[in-house]
Amino acid sequence: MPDPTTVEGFETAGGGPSGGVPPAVRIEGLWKRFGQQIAVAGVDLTLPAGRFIGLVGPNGAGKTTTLSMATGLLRPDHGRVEVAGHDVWQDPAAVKARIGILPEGLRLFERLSGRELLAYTGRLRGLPGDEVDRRAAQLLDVLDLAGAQHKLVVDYSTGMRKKIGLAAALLHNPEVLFLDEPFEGVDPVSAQTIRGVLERYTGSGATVVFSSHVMELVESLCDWVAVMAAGQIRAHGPLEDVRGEAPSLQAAFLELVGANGRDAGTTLDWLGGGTGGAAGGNRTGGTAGGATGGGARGTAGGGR
Ligand SMILES: Nc1ncnc2c1ncn2[C@@H]1O[C@H](COP(=O)(O)OP(=O)(O)OP(=O)(O)O)[C@@H](O)[C@H]1O
Repeated sequence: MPDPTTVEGFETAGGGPSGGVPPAVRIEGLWKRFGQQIAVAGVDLTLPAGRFIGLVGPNGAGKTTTLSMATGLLRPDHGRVEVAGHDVWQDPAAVKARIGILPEGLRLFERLSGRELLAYTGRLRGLPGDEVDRRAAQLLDVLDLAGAQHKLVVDYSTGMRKKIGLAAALLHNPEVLFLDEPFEGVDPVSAQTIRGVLERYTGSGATVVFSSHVMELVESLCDWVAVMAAGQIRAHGPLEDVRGEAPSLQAAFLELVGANGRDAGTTLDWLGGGTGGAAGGNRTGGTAGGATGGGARGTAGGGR
């Protein structure tokens, strides 16, 4: 098993928590509308440098739109974003040099091998060839892709694509790494590997900003979180502060986003798959076991 702690080259990543360092990201008055849909509705948010930051929110909350605007992939209707002290739209080259991005729906050069993709990315980033080779070899090894380095990217699995995308995003040793759902479609072994690489990276003083729906993951990885719903920030700050008195981040999240759970038990009274549900909901409609959602659940054992 490759050891994530053996990756070299991340020691000098700036943006550590020491005094005088600008925040990793400063977002002011950010708005974005798509037709009638307001995706981001006045976001003000300052993300401290040197932290492992989770951006969480329900589907459609505006996380991807916010991250796209923060990284210069999408122009805001209003507002501004600074990354590591540089304005994303006034000074895009300075920002792009300092960030790495693993976007949602990552598009890669499919007809390159993983190794060629990293070589190409490194040269685009202005790194000398031998340094690109050195870093690429280490990243491929640590991310357990060495055996697939000569395979075309088009033949990579979902998890392998995430990993090669992460390697490409890290190659130039950015100050701030933006990851949109980095663990989606990734098996537990690969997830652990990615996690080790990211922990090593933030341990050097760099910043990770990642979006996820998986609260347990955010709770175990992040020391700082922002909760988004309906295009706005509902809470932000150190993990313990956002969690507050709640037993878990998941519980705090549900309270913050006002998810007073729809009652699937009564609404989906036809759904059951097994004999209890099907007989109750659809076929006889009046048996004792299926007369109500609650009854169906309460008597499922007896019906079988
Ligand atoms: N290109 C687009 N055109 C039209 N509407 C869009 C576009 N991109 C996003 N939206 C809408 O903006 C809102 C926010 O979407 P966004 O993808 O930012 O949310 P999200 O929090 O990332 O959601 P998820 O967790 O489901 O990925 C949604 O209502 C979405 O339908």
